[in-house]
Amino acid sequence: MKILVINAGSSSLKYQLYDMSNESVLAKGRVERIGMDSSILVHQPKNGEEVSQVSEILEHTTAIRKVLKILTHKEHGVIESTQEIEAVGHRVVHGGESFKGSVVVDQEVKTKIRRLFALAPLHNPAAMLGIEAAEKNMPGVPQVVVFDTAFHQTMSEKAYLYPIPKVLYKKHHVRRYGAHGTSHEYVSRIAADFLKRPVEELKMITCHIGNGASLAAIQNGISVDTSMGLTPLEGLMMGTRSGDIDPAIVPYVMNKEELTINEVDSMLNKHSGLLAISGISSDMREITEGMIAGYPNATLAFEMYEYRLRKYIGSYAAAMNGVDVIVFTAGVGENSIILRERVLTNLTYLGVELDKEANSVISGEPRRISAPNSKVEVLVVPTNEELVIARDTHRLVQNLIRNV
Ligand SMILES: Nc1ncnc2c1ncn2[C@@H]1O[C@H](COP(=O)(O)OP(=O)(O)O)[C@@H](O)[C@H]1O
Ligand SMILES: CC(=O)OP(=O)(O)O
Ligand SMILES: [Mg+2]
Repeated sequence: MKILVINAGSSSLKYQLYDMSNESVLAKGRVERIGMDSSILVHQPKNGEEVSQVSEILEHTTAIRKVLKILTHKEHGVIESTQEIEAVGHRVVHGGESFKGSVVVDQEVKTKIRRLFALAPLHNPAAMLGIEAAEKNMPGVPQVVVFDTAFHQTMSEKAYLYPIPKVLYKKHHVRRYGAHGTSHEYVSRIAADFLKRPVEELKMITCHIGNGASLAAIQNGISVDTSMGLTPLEGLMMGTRSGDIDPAIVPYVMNKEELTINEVDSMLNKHSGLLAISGISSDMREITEGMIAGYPNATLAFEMYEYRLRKYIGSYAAAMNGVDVIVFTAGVGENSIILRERVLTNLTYLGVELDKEANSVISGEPRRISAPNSKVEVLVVPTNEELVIARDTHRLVQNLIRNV
């Protein structure tokens, strides 16, 4: 079965086409700058050259149409016809309490996802655009949604409730949901396999540090706590998101600067984090270059980012009364040697001993970066949210076919 996996962002859309007979990726790519001038589609076929096309792509329906066109292109394509695509799997960040696992899309599922727009304003509306665009371009093809929040539905009340009037939970479902669950679950399983230990016996802290960033405390194989909250704004300092701040800052700043709710929301989600402190970029590569070049605001941004991450690791070690394994994953976690080094050389009190040489290796494979005498195993595990989405889609669509 061939499955198209879509991870739609507000102005981007990443895709991978899987052949599930051997879980191979036939092609992958991304469309960037949707709705802006000169959108770009970058397409990488399995055995071919990367191609990029610049054109006007005003919305997601056109983006998907272009993706399907290039997937079936005579020269760059990997399939004869779009009819070979038997199912589409989508990443949806927020599933609220409605979804504890992946589901096949129907009207009710779409209504529920729409109700959750306000809880993941950067992500859920984009995912819905992706779903609708796929429906338009591939009518009748089953679609599956895989939620970032699902893995964290195992948290206990003491971890997911906020100490605010309980009526807000009852009436408006205000609680911690977390995100990146697909990634936290996947890397925790790969890490346990790598260590040849049952995941149920390990206390793990998984650090998904990408553009969005979150930590999970995983005990007995289930998520017991995670740093993102009601929305993906809480927790770590991120590219453009503030992460934790004193909540009183919100009314204070709204009053002083005469900001509206939307303006303050945009300030915290889009104009904060690394971008705000460095004044240069939300991209960790540029921050690191700025720091090395001696630019003080880049250094400060890096130090705040590292410090906040390290404090969270400490708090999750406290939450579980110990930690056996720390895992780094996602864009920054997998690639930033310097960030991992700074974090880990300051966790010696936990018994962490870094192997600097192993930490400097650049690789796409799971690997150990702690020294043999380290009390805590520290691993880098490349995440693969798309593979998990493809597997869930495959399983659910096969069930669907069986039950027809
Ligand atoms: N070599 C690198 N060093 C430091 N950061 C990197 C490196 N490569 C990628 N990144 C960072 O990874 C982040 C993107 O991570 P990713 O997991 O792809 O995010 P998302 O899925 O949220 O778009 C960017 O901030 C980028 O700077
Ligand atoms: C939930 C979230 O922050 O996702 P991303 O890292 O893809 O922005
Ligand atoms: Mg991501």
